[in-house]
Amino acid sequence: MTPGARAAAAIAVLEQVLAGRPAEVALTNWGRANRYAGSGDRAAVRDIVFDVLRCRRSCAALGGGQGARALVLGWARARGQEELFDGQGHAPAPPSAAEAGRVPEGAEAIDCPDWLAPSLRASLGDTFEPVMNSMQRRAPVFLRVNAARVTREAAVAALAAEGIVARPHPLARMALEVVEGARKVQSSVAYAGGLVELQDAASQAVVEMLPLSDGMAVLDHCAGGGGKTLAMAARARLQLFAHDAEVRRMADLPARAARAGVRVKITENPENTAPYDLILTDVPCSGSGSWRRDPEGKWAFTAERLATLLSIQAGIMDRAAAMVRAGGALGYATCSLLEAENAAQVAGFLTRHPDWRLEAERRFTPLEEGDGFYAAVLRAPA
Ligand SMILES: C[S@@+](CC[C@H](N)C(=O)[O-])C[C@H]1O[C@@H](n2cnc3c(N)ncnc32)[C@H](O)[C@@H]1O
Repeated sequence: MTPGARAAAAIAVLEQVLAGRPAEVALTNWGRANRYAGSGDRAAVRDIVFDVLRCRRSCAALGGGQGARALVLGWARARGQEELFDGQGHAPAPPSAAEAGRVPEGAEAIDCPDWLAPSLRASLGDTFEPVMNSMQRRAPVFLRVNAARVTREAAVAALAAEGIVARPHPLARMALEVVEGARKVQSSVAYAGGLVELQDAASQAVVEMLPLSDGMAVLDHCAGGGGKTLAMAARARLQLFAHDAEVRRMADLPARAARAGVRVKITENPENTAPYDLILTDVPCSGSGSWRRDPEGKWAFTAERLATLLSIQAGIMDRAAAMVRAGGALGYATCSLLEAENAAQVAGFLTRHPDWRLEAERRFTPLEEGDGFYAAVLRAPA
């Protein structure tokens, strides 16, 4: 496919997205209906679609409309590639006078939803605009080297032998950033053999903050796919339990644990095996720290959803606190940049549980290259 034909394909996919289909579904549908497209074409179309979704407001301004064609036109203009719209072959038709577009302004220029701009600005202070700018770009691909299996240097060498170039990243001790060959990772022998896991570097750094040591009974209370469960397992020999309100989210965890060479017990009733020395609550949140990876979430998020999440988060912390042994620890984490979900949520917990104390807290933003995260470690009274 020519670059212009790929732009036209991205328009077709975005039409489905604007009609309400998740981007992943729309891309899969397009791939099935266009079998002639090779893996390079599919990857290129996917990149355009996600670039546009990350920068939807600014693309709309530049492209002069809200439709799929205007969005891709805006995307092309932002890159100085308006010539992709030349009408040759399968390329989109040249822009008309009505599609002149304009320079985006204010929150539009940094692709921030208007209603969230004041609270993000209050949360991020001087870094508000740089952080929002950084979220207009793709996230790097990070790996976590499985310390239970291999050293970071040996993992770099094993990946290099398969044409994947990765280098240590300073955010976390076992983090690698993939600088070449990212698309080969999931089919590599190093990945299949459990030497590395795909995991954001800040997500790894959150787990590094937890006071883990051999022999501890630990519960991952919101385990999801188990990214942090496995990272905890790699840090110490733990009696490790995983729980999630949606059990199906943990479906792949047993296979992932086996690949990593660690043991995790899945529990639907974590109270039955309480108390724990440490519980991690990686709570459901706005996801505002990972909008680079999930740009649809940025535009779909609402004030009503935020209010619901704040109440769920507080409820999860209170439930987990009751399962921590005397003197044990509660880890609280979000991939949110919003103060209300982060330090304010911890402050609320300490008001409800005045005998607990805050032992550590840290905020990560995409300016450090990983996703935006917040993590706190709370200590129970002895
Ligand atoms: C941020 S995700 C967890 C990501 C996971 N820890 C990881 O590192 O891959 C939050 C998870 O919390 C789960 N969840 C939502 N409400 C919950 C609740 N009340 N109790 C336990 N888990 C809940 C969701 O199903 C979701 O899988």
